[in-house]
Amino acid sequence: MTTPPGYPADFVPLRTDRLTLRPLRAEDATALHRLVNDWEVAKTLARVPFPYKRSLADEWILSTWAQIAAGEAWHLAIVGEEPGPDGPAETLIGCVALTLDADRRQAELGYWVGRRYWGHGVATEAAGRLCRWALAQLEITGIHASALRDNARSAAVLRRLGFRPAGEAMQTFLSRGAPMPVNLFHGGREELTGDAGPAAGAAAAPLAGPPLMLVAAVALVDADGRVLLARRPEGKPLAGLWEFPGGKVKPGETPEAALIRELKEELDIDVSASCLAPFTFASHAYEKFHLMMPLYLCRKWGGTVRAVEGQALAWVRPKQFGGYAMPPADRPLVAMLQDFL
Ligand SMILES: Nc1nc2c([nH]c(=O)n2[C@@H]2O[C@H](COP(=O)(O)OP(=O)(O)OP(=O)(O)O)[C@@H](O)[C@H]2O)c(=O)[nH]1
Repeated sequence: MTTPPGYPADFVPLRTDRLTLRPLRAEDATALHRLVNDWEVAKTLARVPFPYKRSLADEWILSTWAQIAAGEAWHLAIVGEEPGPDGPAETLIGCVALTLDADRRQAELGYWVGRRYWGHGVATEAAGRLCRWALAQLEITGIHASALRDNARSAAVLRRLGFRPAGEAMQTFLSRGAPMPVNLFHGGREELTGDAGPAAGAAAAPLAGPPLMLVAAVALVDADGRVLLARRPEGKPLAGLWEFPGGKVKPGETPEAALIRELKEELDIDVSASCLAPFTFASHAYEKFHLMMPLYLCRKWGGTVRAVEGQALAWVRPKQFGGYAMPPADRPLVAMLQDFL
């Protein structure tokens, strides 16, 4: 396929066991029109008129490219494979979308699935994948969604993903030509990614409490007094949060040796133990483990910092830590660094 001008070719498709989520292509318009121009689908969608004209599909696909390029909204095709005469062929199944709110701290989730693909968990699989991607890649703290009051199937999808009810509202539905009652839903990072937050009532936990995890971390400080933060990549617990470089101390390792190893593996820099100055530590009850994390300060290293694992990195002035969402264990450390540096 030659890439037409404007197509967001640099968006790396998201994959699940059965599905691929990728920007829509001009040639998806015919299938898209067929699937959406179906009253059973259109009647659940607020922004789709019915009947749905074929030319609208072409125009809409082009508009989704501009939105991806602007970093405002990601309307993605849900595609799967079906057996065809010449072997498995790519098939459009539906669409899933995430649109940033004006303040860019929250986003709205939307999805639809062609009627013949209902009942196979497609919406849950696709929307869950897009939510996890968004929480790891965008600076958002939560996602909201709505479902028509009588659309129990969509409400069940949202509940399965971890969304919680957040009230009711009236919303205009182009397909119905009228405002309709909808149930609102909201999910924060913990609910949607299944990450354990701080354990409520950890102090009262029985003696055989969660295991202790020893993690060594470092504040690398550059000549301008900026500190390096690394973003936890998708797929890891607490994905999307910014943290101090480091990692788990392996059995038989000292915290210093663990840091020297992690800094080489993650950032390709050489640090000697004598340049790691103990600074403070975090002791934090997560639900599944208790984190004990010594934090070192380091101002001298060999080589140039680079993101070996493709993780996002940021050199941040201590005053600006507030703009970076960090794991709950790090909050006291941030305050101490701000005082010290
Ligand atoms: N490196 C690091 N880990 C932190 C910080 N704050 C914090 O709560 N943690 C937690 O400490 C644990 C570190 O585990 P990790 O997954 O980074 O360790 P690792 O690099 O050895 O990972 P791996 O097990 O995937 O190889 C995670 O649960 C992480 O959420 C921080 O500032 N830096």
